[in-house]
Amino acid sequence: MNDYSHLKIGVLALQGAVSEHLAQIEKLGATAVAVKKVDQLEQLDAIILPGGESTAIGKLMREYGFIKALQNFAKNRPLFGTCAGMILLAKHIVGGESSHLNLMDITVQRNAFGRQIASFQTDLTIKGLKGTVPAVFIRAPYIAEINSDQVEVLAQIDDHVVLAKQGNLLACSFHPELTNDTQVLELFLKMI
Ligand SMILES: NC(=O)CC[C@H](N)C(=O)O
Repeated sequence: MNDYSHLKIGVLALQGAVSEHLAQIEKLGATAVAVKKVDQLEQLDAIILPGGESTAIGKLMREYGFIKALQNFAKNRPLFGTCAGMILLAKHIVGGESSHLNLMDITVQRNAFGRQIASFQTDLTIKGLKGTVPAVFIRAPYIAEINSDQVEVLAQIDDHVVLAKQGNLLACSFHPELTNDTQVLELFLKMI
């Protein structure tokens, strides 16, 4: 197993699925930090933007000064947006809703899998990983459009992109923190 004990990973803790991410980070031996204030960013090697409700998280991010602070963070450290976090990273949201961090050259569709199958689990094939990885989708978005050749597609369901990377940005539609499989988190830690 890789040694991640020197790494300090933040999880933006304004709203959403925070504790499961913290637990998975600790499980890999890294230090996990629940980030509630911008001055905590300084000490981090990387940060995860969790799932939850992107509108609520975005509103709190604006209130607490996280928009500018995370845009600066992205200049030299990795960010991983999971589910709502993916929406927060995107430059465009289908339907014309305003973007939040405006960092990643993707257009996301919120609640993209429809009412009938709003939540489901599936086994995903991910570029660079062996076998499949279990992935939990909860009222998940997907990447409807990729707007730069810098964006690398790492996983798809049918024609829909559900995991992608652009430089030091990683975004996924699902909740990697809700399964025991740590491969997606490790994919992120290797970007540091
Ligand atoms: N599990 C999630 O993070 C759901 C995302 C939520 N549907 C949104 O649009 O913000």
